Amino acid sequence: MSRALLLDANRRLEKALKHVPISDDTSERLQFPKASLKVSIPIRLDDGALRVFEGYRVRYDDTRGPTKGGIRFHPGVTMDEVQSLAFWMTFKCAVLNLPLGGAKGGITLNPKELSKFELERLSRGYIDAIADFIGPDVDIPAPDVYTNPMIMGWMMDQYSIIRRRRSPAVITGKPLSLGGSQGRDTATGMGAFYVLQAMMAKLSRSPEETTVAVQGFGNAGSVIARLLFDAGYRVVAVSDSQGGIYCARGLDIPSVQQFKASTRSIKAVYCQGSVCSLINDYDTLTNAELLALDVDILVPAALENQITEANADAVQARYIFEVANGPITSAADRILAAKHSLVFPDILVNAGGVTVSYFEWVQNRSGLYWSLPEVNQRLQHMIVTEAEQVWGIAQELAMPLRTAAYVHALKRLESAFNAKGTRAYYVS
Ligand SMILES: NC(=O)C1=CN([C@@H]2O[C@H](COP(=O)(O)OP(=O)(O)OC[C@H]3O[C@@H](n4cnc5c(N)ncnc54)[C@H](OP(=O)(O)O)[C@@H]3O)[C@@H](O)[C@H]2O)C=CC1
Ligand SMILES: O=C(O)CCC(=O)C(=O)O
Repeated sequence: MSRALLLDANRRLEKALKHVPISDDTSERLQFPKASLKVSIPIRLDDGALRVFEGYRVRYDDTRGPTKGGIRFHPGVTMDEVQSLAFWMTFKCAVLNLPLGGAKGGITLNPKELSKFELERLSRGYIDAIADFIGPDVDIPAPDVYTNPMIMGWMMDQYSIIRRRRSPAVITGKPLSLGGSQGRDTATGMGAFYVLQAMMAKLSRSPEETTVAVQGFGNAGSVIARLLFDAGYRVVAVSDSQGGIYCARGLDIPSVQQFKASTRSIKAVYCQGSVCSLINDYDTLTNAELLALDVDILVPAALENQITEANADAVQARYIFEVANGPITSAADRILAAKHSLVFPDILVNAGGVTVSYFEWVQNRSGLYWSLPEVNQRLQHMIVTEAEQVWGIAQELAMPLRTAAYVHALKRLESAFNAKGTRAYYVS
């Protein structure tokens, strides 16, 4: 099994370890996931054929609480990817000081090729396969790439059937009608927006003088693009898996959202441009071209490994906000640092999703539900407080913001490891 992605993720940890007096025990433990499950999920397709899919769930570390992390449906899902995503969740939850550890799950498939009924059978089959690995006090999944509230609803229902009791707190990102939280659907983009606004204020930049390019136009990317547009930023380019569109004067993001929802492709927005006078003046561009645009802010909001040793030199953006998990490799980090690009790291920037998931879990367990303004106020307070702390550590220790975020998280993890004791009885 390749461990390339996890080893690269671990490199970020090694840099932070130089700045925090962490015991050898802690650093050794953090190199390995606590438990990794691989399952086969046989489902009957609509045409009667049987097909077996491979699924994964990884619980990386639960020292600070039950593990938490999304479920991804994507052709590129592997054990290495899921372990890396679970590693990042561990540090993300610690950066936000959530009483949770890190996990992640996924199924290797292209969900666009399945019907709705096939997707439901697959989602329920996945929960059948991992039911003994998850639970409201053990491991709580949520949405990630190509999964959504409808899928979370099926999964919660399946788990409740298996346990013979209604169990809303086993999964977050559910539809509101099944115990979902207000604001979870926009939480990742919203949290990133709060961080971006707080950091731009520090850098004395106004929205009107700032251009932005956003890669990925799904749950995370479309929400932050819209919030930036509403706040007066000039969002000049957006993209999805098929490519992107560019307009130097700035895109009309509400119209792009409308067309993307009806056509499923950003490029179709371009092709149908004449339908709407607001969006008839675009150029198309590839994802590679988008990443290299001369903009002030670049927001990768799609997949990992988008900026690597091969293309980091071409990146011109002064500020990069990682809304995706792991969009920049550690080798690319070094190149960007030499070019003085300021990278705001994923484990801080995209933590709004898991923070509101935590709120959803709290609401499910208490039975008391919060309003949207209450959710967003709590999110803003928590994520901006931690962003300020990460910024302060980076200034004080003269280190990249990514390393500062790991230092911040490591201190909390180490404190929990120490408080728990050595558990020396494990060592024979
Ligand atoms: N959802 C959440 O709560 C959280 C998500 N994240 C991270 O944010 C990122 C995006 O997730 P999310 O928005 O939820 O996922 P979605 O499934 O909602 O959207 C994914 C978007 O990325 C696009 N995309 C897929 N492949 C590529 C590619 N190769 N190049 C460019 N764009 C591509 C998709 O295009 P198309 O529409 O054409 O398929 C789609 O627009 C992931 O890294 C995820 O882990 C992080 C924290 C929380
Ligand atoms: O909402 C959650 O619990 C997890 C979200 C997630 O998968 C992520 O932050 O990458």
